[in-house]
Amino acid sequence: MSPLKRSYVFDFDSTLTRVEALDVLAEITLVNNPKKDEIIEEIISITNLGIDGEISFTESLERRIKLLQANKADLQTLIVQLKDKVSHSIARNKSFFEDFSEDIYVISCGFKEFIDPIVAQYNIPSERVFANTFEFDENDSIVGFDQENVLSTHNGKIACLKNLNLEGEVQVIGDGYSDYVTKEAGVADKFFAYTENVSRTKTTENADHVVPNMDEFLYVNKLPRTISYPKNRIHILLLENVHPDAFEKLSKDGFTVETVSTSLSEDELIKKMKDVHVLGIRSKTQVTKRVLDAADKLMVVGAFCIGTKQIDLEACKENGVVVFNAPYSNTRSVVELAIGEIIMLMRSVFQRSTELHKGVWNKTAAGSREVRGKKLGIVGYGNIGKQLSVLAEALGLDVYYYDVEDKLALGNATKIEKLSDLLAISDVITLHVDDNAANKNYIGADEIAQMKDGAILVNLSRGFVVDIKALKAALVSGKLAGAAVDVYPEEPAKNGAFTTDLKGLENVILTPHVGGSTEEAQKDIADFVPNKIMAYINSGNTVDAVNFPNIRLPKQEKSHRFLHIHQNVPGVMAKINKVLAKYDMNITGQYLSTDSKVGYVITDLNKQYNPKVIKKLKEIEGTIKFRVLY
Ligand SMILES: NC(=O)C1=CN([C@@H]2O[C@H](COP(=O)(O)OP(=O)(O)OC[C@H]3O[C@@H](n4cnc5c(N)ncnc54)[C@H](O)[C@@H]3O)[C@@H](O)[C@H]2O)C=CC1
Ligand SMILES: O=C(O)CCC(=O)C(=O)O
Repeated sequence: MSPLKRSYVFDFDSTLTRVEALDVLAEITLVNNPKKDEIIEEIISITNLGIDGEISFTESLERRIKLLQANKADLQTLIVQLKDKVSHSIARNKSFFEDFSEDIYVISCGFKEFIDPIVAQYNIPSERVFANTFEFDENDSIVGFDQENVLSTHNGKIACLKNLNLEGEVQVIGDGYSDYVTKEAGVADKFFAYTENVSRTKTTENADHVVPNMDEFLYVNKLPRTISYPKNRIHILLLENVHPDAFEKLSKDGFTVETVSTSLSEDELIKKMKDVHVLGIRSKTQVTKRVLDAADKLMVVGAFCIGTKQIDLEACKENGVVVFNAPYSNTRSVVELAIGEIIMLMRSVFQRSTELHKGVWNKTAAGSREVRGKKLGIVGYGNIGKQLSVLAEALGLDVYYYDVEDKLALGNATKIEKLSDLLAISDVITLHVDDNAANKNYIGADEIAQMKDGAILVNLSRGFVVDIKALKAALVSGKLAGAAVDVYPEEPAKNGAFTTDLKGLENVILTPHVGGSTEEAQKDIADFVPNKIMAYINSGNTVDAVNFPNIRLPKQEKSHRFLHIHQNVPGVMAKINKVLAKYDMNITGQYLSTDSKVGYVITDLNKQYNPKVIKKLKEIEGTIKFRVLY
């Protein structure tokens, strides 16, 4: 059976290019005009009125040309600029325009003078470009256009397509209403609303397909393309008010991104997960086994924070879901808050401030101490603990620390072998242990009893680390002089009502888990985690994954890449290679990384392959996930 003959008819402005050419021309010709902005705004609004069919196209063209005041030389400048403004996914799929050259047409209400040279780079010859032409006066100024050309008239594209009488299925791809009407008039078989650069409701609501880029167009038509699976089909769900930069970055890379400002309950999340490929969370959302089992398509969880205790990492691994976090982005923010709180508590600033707010002047030095020369006991000498150690020392504190692991002392800090010894000597104890479940109630009544009378406790790690009842008792009895608490055993999913047993106690600073909530930290996280997500989705890299064999892959050069995640049981690798050998795959590189549970093998191939190989690879016993990257 011979393949279906098709003709592909592309619009030019805002489809093949990212811009409306006449708007760019206006920028060029009006560069020194004091009324430039006003005129450009007028031109854009006239362009849109024409595109949306609100005024006749001829009128729109006449009015714009008058305002443009352009000449032949300006067109040369325009062409140079337009060459850089080809739509990204069009440029990415240049080979389609080469391979299907015979079947591709451009029908535009723009002008051949600038369209021809741009599309010539994509193998589209002038004779398959249908567009208007300018009229020039003796000084080469543009004074009008060929009024005989059907494309200068209302519904000109319909007339043009009728005249062409193209063979086979006629597909029109464009962003404007004038493109859609070709389908309505029966001269096109299918209309694809192209929204990579602009999305117009009047166009999209009537389209056979809305295609956000050329990848999707080629995918829908099962045509060869540079990206195996269009990124717009990859759905990313970002919860918990993740910084908007993450949305920007991931959307710009072509993914479909949805944001929700709060965390979701397990049941709410389960309902959503069916179509989610990438989930972004912060510390509140619980990614349980139930959630994961309902998430067939899930490939990645991005924790936009340090802690990953809220995620069932083992279940993720068993389901082939790679987890990334941001291990350093908010470290400094936590440290600065800890320092600030230690000073505030030592000076009883919150009591003095509360009194004054109530109208009481209480100028006193009682219970107000400098931090200089005091002993700071850091529990957990990891990223945060260490940085705090350095800054605290600079403030004149004597730093001591205790860690379950052997950690190198920074500066003049002193390592203490036993927690009890650290508790006994410190004026301030600050907790920076990790979110390991074994740390539940790590600091309880016994530990507090070992602390100095009048000492201060700071917890910016995890709520479950401190027994809140024991802490309250110690604060009420005066055993402890103050506390700063940022994290709680139970925290609400969203902003609103909240209470804790510590509410109302004097010299207790309560903050709503904001240790890492600074603009700098959130911005940095919104850069770091999306980069990791994109590196995995786009090329298979798992560097810095917290639950998965880490592998840094070489750049994929003109090859297909098979990514195979499997249970790490004997024989799987051999079976994979047997299948690859059977189908005569020309392997250019193979990379394997394993841990005790999973194996991750990446195979690069340098030629077309028999699609049956994919089915066979997926069928290998022990396969967890498999995907192909072009
Ligand atoms: N309040 C907030 O907004 C934020 C809280 N955090 C929390 O801060 C904590 C520390 O973060 P990082 O320093 O980045 O982690 P890290 O993993 O670099 O350091 C944790 C350190 O604690 C040690 N440790 C674990 N259990 C211990 C124990 N029982 N006794 C003594 N040492 C113990 C570990 O050996 C490690 O050196 C984490 O729980 C994290 O989730 C992190 C960022 C923001
Ligand atoms: O800011 C957040 O969402 C959580 C901060 C935190 O606790 C972490 O990074 O582990």
